[in-house]
Amino acid sequence: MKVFKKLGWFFKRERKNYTGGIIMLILVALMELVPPQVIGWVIDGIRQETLTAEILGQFIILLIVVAILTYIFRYFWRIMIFGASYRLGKILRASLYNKYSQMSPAFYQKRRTGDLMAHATNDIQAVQATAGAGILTIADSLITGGAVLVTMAVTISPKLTLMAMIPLPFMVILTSYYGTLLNRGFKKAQAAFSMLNDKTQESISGIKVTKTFGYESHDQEDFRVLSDDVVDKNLKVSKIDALFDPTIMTVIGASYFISIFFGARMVLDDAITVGQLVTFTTYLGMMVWPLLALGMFFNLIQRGSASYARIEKIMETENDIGEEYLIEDQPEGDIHFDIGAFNFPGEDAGGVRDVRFTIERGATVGIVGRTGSGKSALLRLLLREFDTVNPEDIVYGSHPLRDYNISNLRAQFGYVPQDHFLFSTTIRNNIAFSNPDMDDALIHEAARLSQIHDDIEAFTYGYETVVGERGVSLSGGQKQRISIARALILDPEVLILDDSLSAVDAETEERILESLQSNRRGKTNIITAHRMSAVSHADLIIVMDAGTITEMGTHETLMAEQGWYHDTYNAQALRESLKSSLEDMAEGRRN
Ligand SMILES: Nc1ncnc2c1ncn2[C@@H]1O[C@H](COP(=O)(O)OP(=O)(O)OP(=O)(O)O)[C@@H](O)[C@H]1O
Repeated sequence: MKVFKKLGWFFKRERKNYTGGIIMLILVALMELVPPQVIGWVIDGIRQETLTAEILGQFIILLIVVAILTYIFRYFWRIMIFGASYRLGKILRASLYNKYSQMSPAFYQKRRTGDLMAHATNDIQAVQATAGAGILTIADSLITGGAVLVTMAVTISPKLTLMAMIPLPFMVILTSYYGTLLNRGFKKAQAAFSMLNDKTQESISGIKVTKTFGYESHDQEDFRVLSDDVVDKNLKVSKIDALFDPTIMTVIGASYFISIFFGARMVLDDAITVGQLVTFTTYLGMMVWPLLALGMFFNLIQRGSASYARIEKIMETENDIGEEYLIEDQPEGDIHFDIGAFNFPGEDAGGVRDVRFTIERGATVGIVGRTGSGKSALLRLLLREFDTVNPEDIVYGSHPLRDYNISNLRAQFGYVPQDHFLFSTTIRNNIAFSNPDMDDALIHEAARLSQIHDDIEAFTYGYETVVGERGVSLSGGQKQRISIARALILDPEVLILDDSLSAVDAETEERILESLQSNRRGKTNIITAHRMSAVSHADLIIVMDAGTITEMGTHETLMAEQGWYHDTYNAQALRESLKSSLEDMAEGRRN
């Protein structure tokens, strides 16, 4: 029942529809009371020889009118009550989706995609059913059941009605016990479904890896185990579910037995007529649905409340990144890092230590270092994917990052993440992601700057080529350059390339860097890389190791220091020159 209280806001909002729907249900219940009465009157009419053709004709017309009215009222309650419940589904889906899109990466790190998808599908469906079929079943069981009971008591015999109802309390006790079991079982079944959902999503995304490693049979086995678990848990739910109907039917059977046993004696004692006993038992037959509906109602609200609790848990999760801000201004100026220590949420070690440097406005800053040294961590802190403990740790212009409206802050950045992602749409739409109405000339210009224009033109459908899961497969370097074009088109105040040149050859890298230099004058660029050549022209180079800065300076000063940068730069330059000599030799041999 708690779930109804929690959905109070929605019932209030849809007051008119629910009131209208319930009035329609009351009218249907009243209409349904007429036929048994007519049957009783006809039987008594025959027995007392008072039934004429004219009276019978009137009864038939009455039954036809009742049937037509019932049809109309049924049609309207469905539209009103089920229509409202679909709107609840829509509202819940929208707020859940909004919540998902507001949450920080830390939220997604802790949760499985399949689980989040299950909330948006199965759980919402279960809550929607509570507001639709749940309301119908409780209203119907109370209205029809109540109306039938009152009619039985008033028009036939209160004593017989009371006796017929003796078995009812057993049913109430048993069904509420089943309800508790059902809630527990349903929660487990939903959790198992989430796991299966997650497995399916991951297997499909990782199908290439699975096939390359010949892991299909293991994968199928993993899937089978999870699928069996879902079946198992749902079977348990069904077993509890299956107890409702027999219990109700047993109770109804007992009521029938009592009614016929005592009713027949009352007929013999002339307390009621045979027609009245037939009407009474027909009414009793009409109690089957309200009682079944009561059972279904318990079932539905248990499912609904289990699902609502799962949705609520997500909705109540606080975003790690605070949304409050102090100033509405666009951030601009130098960016100062003064981080004493930062750990990723839930981690005691790793993260970043003693990172202090300034990125001057308009400068190009390169961040290099071994893999896992904390390069991306710095960028993610700058983008406020995570927050440092101390707000003053990163200051943009004259205010800490956290003082700015997060949308204003992020609007300053053009970010090309390490794990570039293309949407399942055309190349054009991928590049013009920030503004789909963007002029084609601008899109082509951004593609030229990121050295991908010629590749795109070579495709049969050019910029209209569909990429992503449903489209053509692009090379890693092509995807990277499309991602760069997507960021460049914004002409951002700060361009962030997180290892975004790793999949292009040295020559293409050189051309991209040159076009950045000439086209982004006065704008800031932050480039993380494994190839020193990608940062050697930078105004400031930061070398990271184990989460801290080990070297800092320009190419010249770092070369003079003869540290990690110097060694890596020389080793890479040697490798590169050897590679081009070998290529030249191979070319010479071919000619
Ligand atoms: N969300 C996270 N939660 C916990 N630890 C993390 C998280 N992200 C990164 N780390 C850890 O922080 C450290 C630095 O990671 P980071 O991604 O910044 O390295 P990187 O220098 O960019 O590496 P690469 O060159 O391989 O991209 C690593 O040890 C990594 O495992």
